[in-house]
Amino acid sequence: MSRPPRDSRAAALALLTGVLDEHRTLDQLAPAALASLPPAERALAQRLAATTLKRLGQIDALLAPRLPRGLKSLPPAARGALRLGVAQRWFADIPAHAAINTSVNLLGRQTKLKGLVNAVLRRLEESAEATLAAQDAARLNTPDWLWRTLEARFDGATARAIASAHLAEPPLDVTLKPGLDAAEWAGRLGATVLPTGSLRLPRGGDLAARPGHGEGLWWVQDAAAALPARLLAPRPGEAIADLCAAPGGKTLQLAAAGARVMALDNQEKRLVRLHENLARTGLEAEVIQADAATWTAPRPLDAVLLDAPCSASGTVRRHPDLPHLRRGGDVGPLLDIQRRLLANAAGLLRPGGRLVYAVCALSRAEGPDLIADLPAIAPDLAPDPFSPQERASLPGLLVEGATVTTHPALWPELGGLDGFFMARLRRRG
Ligand SMILES: C[S@@+](CC[C@H](N)C(=O)[O-])C[C@H]1O[C@@H](n2cnc3c(N)ncnc32)[C@H](O)[C@@H]1O
Repeated sequence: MSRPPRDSRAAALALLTGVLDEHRTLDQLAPAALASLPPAERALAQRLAATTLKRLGQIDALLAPRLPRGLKSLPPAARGALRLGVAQRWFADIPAHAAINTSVNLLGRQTKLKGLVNAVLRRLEESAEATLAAQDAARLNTPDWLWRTLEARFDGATARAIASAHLAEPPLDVTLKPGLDAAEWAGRLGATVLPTGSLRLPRGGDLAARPGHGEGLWWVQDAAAALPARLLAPRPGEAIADLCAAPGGKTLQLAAAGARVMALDNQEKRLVRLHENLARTGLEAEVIQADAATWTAPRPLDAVLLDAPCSASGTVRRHPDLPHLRRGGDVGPLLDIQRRLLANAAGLLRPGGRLVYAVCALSRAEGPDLIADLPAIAPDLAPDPFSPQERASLPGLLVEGATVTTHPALWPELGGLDGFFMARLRRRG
């Protein structure tokens, strides 16, 4: 990017073309695209880019009949301006004149392209509403690889419900430090207490200005992401390794329960965030930069949390760039590291020690299939099924034996939760 974007629409265009034409992630693009904007413009740019990416299938289907030579024949900026125009007008509640003018203006002095974008967006005024009403939004907005991933794992209705849930804004959940009264804090934060104890906050505003943030009494963590550490049931004084720890949401839970935590990650930059999170919450863990697939513990451990690197297909609501970047959904290389991490983790445990394997992924391969292959990966580990009381503490979630699955279409009346697969295992002995 040559010059920093001057306003929200230019920044949204930079984000969009960065993802779709340069195959970079929103996280990689955001610093350069957004740094020069005031907070409100920044938030609008992010909302417009996210909305366009979430609705890309519908938007392109709407535009296609208006472009005889196809969207691909246009330069990236014109393609992006058209997509942003439709997103603003039809999916972001921006009035027609503002949506069209701001999109046309993105093309600067390119008079011909401006004319084209203007004409296409104006002509859509006649037909878009009826066309959109007849579209299959869930299917159109889900790239084939993701649709196939969902259909391979869930029944057709559930796969479709998950694809629909991806279109909504993700909720904002926090985990409270143990010992705090959830109902009282829900009141102070204007939040709802979720069935598994996380609090769901209203979005918007400055998170750091909310009560309790400065004192480190809670941290942002999706309700599903809070479950793996809970399922491990950490006890005070236990020696526990959090093997893929950064930025540290689960480390904080384990440390807050009083465990002696070794928090490992192989990425130095991500460990900086982990240190910051520990400092803000006043919690302690031994932070170690290491490859968890080969690391050896100083002594046998009581428990291990393995929140393995994964395809992150359970977090599409939060990462609308992901479906457009992960072409083909090839999880092969991830399976290799997941298997190696699990095998090494098994060897760190004392006999009888516990392990929770977790991925924020919805593919069969990274979840149930991997655990079905446990005898080949880690013969010393066995599934540790949940008791009836534990099952009762996970209402509305998919609990089967020693595994729990969550996805964005569960708890529909509350707004869903991220997609996770978790398995609780125990070392024989
Ligand atoms: C899903 S994220 C972890 C999120 C974290 N547990 C939390 O709750 O905040 C996976 C992490 O695994 C780390 N990672 C990937 N391969 C690793 C390896 N071989 N050894 C250690 N950490 C690894 C990544 O750097 C990344 O931070």
